[in-house]
Amino acid sequence: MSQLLNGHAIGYHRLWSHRSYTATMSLQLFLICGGSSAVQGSCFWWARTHRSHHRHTDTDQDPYNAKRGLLWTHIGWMLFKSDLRSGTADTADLRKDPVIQWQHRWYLYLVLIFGYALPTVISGWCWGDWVGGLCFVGAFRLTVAHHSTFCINSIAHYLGSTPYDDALTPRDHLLSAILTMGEGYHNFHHQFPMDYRNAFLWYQYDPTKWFITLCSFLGLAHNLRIFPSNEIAKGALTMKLKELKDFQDSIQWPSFPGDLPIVSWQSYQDQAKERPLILVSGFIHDAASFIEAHPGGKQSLLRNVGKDATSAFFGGVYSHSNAAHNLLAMMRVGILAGGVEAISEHHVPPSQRLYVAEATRDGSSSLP
Ligand code: HEM
Repeated sequence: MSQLLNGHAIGYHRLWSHRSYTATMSLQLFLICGGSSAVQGSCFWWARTHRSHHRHTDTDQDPYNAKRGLLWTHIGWMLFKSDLRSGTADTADLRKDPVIQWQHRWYLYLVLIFGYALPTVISGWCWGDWVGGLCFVGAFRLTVAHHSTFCINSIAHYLGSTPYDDALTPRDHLLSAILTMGEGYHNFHHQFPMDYRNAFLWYQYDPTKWFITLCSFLGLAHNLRIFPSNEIAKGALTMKLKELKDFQDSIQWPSFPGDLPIVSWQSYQDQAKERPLILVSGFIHDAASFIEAHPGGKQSLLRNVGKDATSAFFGGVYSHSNAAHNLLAMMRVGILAGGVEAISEHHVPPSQRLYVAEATRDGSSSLP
């Protein structure tokens, strides 16, 4: 809660670092004073560092490079001396922004006033607890707010899923979102940083987004930017297809037709005397491993050895299931020379009519 009251995520992060909406002067002043009370550096410094983090994520030019470990990203990058320097970031807009420059110039005084003096004075005057104001509303609130912000750099790069892109470390997780007042849908945020939302699905926890939406209703915030939902859907689909492709790659598939030998009718007849070969849809199958297990009986298979069993398999005797068709394709050992008339849907097993293919440079793709 202290994080939201500080207005740090609303102002420092989504307004000034990412320009994801515009705010009236009154809201800007409220947010810059609230942001000062968080004692996390001037907004100019913070936004510059944050832009550098986005531009150089997971590299040594990223001030909180997740590859350097959880402790480093959480707090180490500020505590320990290091020769690392933040990479370049465009700050032209921040240099021209009068509110940002004003806060940067008077930052120390603003910290003392809003970070310590105000909490102490309010508690002292209102209910006589000066020490409680300083310790609890001042120091304790700051500790909580600091660690809440630190969690964005640490656990939001370690915990959770990557629903939009898995090239870098940012991740989405409800726990990170709860700890950071909604900044925990970090995979989404790194993919679509110009979006004023960190979480765009209605059930995802993002109080910062709700606050900005409320300000928009009140006329205090304008031009709320959202990334085109069609493009967000593409990112989500890409990751789902990737997962499906991994699953697809873990499954065994029939031999690629181009890899099968072309067998003459005479050769088929000769070989069928040695082993139980059955012709279905132009493909020659070796049914040896299935003869005993065939639910339709051993004899129905043996009767068709060396023959064309296409019509029997596809309804002449029994209309086999997709599962039977898929299993049959695994038994392919050759293609009959000259072929036979085969209905195209009989040619491709049901399990291969829809599949995930990787586009190659020439735009072609092949069956799994
Ligand atoms: C190698 C080729 C074949 C394979 C892999 C195969 C596979 C199967 C499988 C998995 C079933 C269980 C039901 C289903 O999934 O549809 C089945 C049932 C059956 N098959 Fe085949 N089959 C083959 C060839 C044949 C042939 C050539 C005939 C007929 C001449 C035939 C006749 C039947 C019958 C009648 C049943 C139904 C059994 C029942 O439930 O009463 N099958 N087959």
